[in-house]
Amino acid sequence: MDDLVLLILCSPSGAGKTTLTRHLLDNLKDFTFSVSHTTRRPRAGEQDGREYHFVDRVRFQTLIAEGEFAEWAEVHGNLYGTSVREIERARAEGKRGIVFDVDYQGARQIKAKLRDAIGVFVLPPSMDELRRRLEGRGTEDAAAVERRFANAWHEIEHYGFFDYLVVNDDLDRAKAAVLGIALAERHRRWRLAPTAELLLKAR
Ligand SMILES: Nc1ncnc2c1ncn2[C@@H]1O[C@H](COP(=O)(O)OP(=O)(O)OP(=O)(O)O)[C@@H](O)[C@H]1O
Ligand SMILES: Nc1nc2c(ncn2[C@@H]2O[C@H](COP(=O)(O)O)[C@@H](O)[C@H]2O)c(=O)[nH]1
Repeated sequence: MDDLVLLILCSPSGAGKTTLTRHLLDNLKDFTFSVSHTTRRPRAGEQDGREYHFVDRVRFQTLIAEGEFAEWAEVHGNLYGTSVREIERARAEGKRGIVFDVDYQGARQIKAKLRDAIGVFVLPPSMDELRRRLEGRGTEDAAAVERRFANAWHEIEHYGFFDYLVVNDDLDRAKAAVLGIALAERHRRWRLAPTAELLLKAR
């Protein structure tokens, strides 16, 4: 049993997992974000080491060869990977939870390695709304939006693999749902059993 809550957030691009992750991390200070590596170019406002570790393909391939990744995948034409060091960092910092913002391929690999990981799949309320959000974000050109939108069907096909589904329609409700899931997982009996046992020892 893993003391650390391993929370995977997955969704088609633009459904809102970054927005929901930020809210979760603002509210649960003992959770941390797993900063992935990517070959994607930084968006305006993104900082190396905060949103991602931005690397080129050669460096990424070297990291794969060196066994640095707990999982990695090609998503929308770029490489993305979760470093094992991120999980080690969370443990070393005494965090109680870590959030992985990964695609379904990454989710599958994390679950295969870390059996206690919990998967949350975020659904858009409709495909029209998903397209509006992707276009409205303004971070990708038209071709990249099309590519991400086309991949959305394939992502959604994998919803059955996840433990929880959250429909991100009303943002406040979706935020509360994701926070609620993280809190519930943090309060699993086996995670808090040592506290109960300590109390019993004082009898
Ligand atoms: N419930 C919501 N209602 C309306 N707009 C929303 C809602 N949730 C998120 N958005 C907006 O939709 C856009 C996409 O959200 P976000 O970047 O969080 O998606 P994402 O799933 O992380 O995408 P990607 O996988 O591409 O990183 C953003 O502009 C965000 O502000
Ligand atoms: N398998 C992994 N997927 C990842 C990782 N980090 C992010 N992602 C996923 O990529 C897409 C696109 O992200 P964007 O920031 O370019 O919009 C999205 O589905 C992310 O969840 C990772 O380490 N591994």
